[in-house]
Amino acid sequence: MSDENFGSYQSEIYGKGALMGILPSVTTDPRLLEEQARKALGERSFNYVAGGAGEKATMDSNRLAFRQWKLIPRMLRSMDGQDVSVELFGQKYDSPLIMAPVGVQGIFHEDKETGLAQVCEEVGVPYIMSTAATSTIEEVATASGDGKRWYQLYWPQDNDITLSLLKRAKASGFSVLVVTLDTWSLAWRPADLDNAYVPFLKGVGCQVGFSDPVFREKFEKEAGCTIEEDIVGASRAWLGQVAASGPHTWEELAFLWKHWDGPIVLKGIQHVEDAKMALKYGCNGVVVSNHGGRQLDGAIGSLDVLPEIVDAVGDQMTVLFDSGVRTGVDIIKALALGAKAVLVGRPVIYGLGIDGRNGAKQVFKGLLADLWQSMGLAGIRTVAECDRTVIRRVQHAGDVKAMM
Ligand SMILES: Cc1cc2nc3c(=O)[nH]c(=O)nc-3n(C[C@H](O)[C@H](O)[C@H](O)COP(=O)(O)O)c2cc1C
Ligand SMILES: O=C(O)C(=O)c1ccccc1
Repeated sequence: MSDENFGSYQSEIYGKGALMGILPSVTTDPRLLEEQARKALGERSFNYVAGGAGEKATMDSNRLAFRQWKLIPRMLRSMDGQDVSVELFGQKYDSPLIMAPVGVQGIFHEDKETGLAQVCEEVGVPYIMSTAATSTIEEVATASGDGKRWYQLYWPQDNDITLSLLKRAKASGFSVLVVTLDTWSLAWRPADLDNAYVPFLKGVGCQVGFSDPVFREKFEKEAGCTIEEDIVGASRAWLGQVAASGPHTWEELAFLWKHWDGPIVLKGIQHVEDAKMALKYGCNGVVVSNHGGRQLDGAIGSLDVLPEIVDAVGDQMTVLFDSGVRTGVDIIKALALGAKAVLVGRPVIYGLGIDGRNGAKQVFKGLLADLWQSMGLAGIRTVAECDRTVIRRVQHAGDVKAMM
């Protein structure tokens, strides 16, 4: 049996560097990654991914929330059989790491969604495809091959279109439906506003809609021309469906249940009462998330609400987490506070922007290696052992200064 594990990536880096002079093309330092991406990406696409809502207070709170928790390591424990696999919705996953749904991946690298989905398959991380993708559902499914894939729905206003997306996702092997609730309209995002940067208005990130037979037919009937003849008009029509026309309601979830027979997960939950509502309406899980601080600025740090949500619904539904995860230790902290798995967004996109598929792969392998090594050093052998006994809340004034 091979003794390869996620931690082997560390010796691989040292080996390649020392023996062959080959260094990683993406920094392994989470504090330097954003700066490296800034240099690699164009100004507007960098601002789009790195940016947040308002004065970025919630982005800061997300990081600060992680800093408040400290691990308390245990010694002289055997790490034989160390295992970071998890079970989610009855399926086994190699690790508790999930690729967050990120729109418009084509503005960061030509490898875009299809390349990233392929990388996810290679590293055993489930890929959540965004409705705001620059590739079609079918293209991503082909690229993802045997990889596990979930579909993130920006929920259209028109039920016929919603139904069509659900059918396509199901036919393409997406197993879990992730319904994002916190982005029914785009927040005030100064970094994009100052450049008047919206890729979608020119059709970039509308590929799921433009390739949808039901949306196409409706648009053509209404506009009297094809999508290709009026990209701006079609983009506006698509945005009107998915991101600019008012929130849905709890009662409407019945429509999704009627037409989706797999697990349904609500993304963007921060209030414990909403987590209870998700349970009441039959959802299988929630993603405790504030969209990485890109939506409601001034909203509470996502990790700050995780424990109370886990306490309220954690024994009855799957609680997932995102917003601000940057290191393997962050993953341990979220797991210790009760998340079953975590989603990571920006770091992987920085890797993609810096060196395409190769860059994104390095970020995943780095996060997984850091998780593996850090669990070992903390004396935590499995994800199940990662509970509140390994962690303590300690606030230091200096934590604010030390944030990434
Ligand atoms: C550039 C970008 C685009 C995003 N697009 C989507 C999206 O289409 N759908 C969605 O549910 N979340 C989207 N998100 C939010 C992520 O899924 C996730 O909640 C967030 O990035 C987590 O925070 P992190 O970046 O600190 O890891 C996007 C995030 C970024 C950075
Ligand atoms: O930018 C985002 O955070 C996001 O979720 C989004 C929203 C609409 C279209 C594309 C991405």
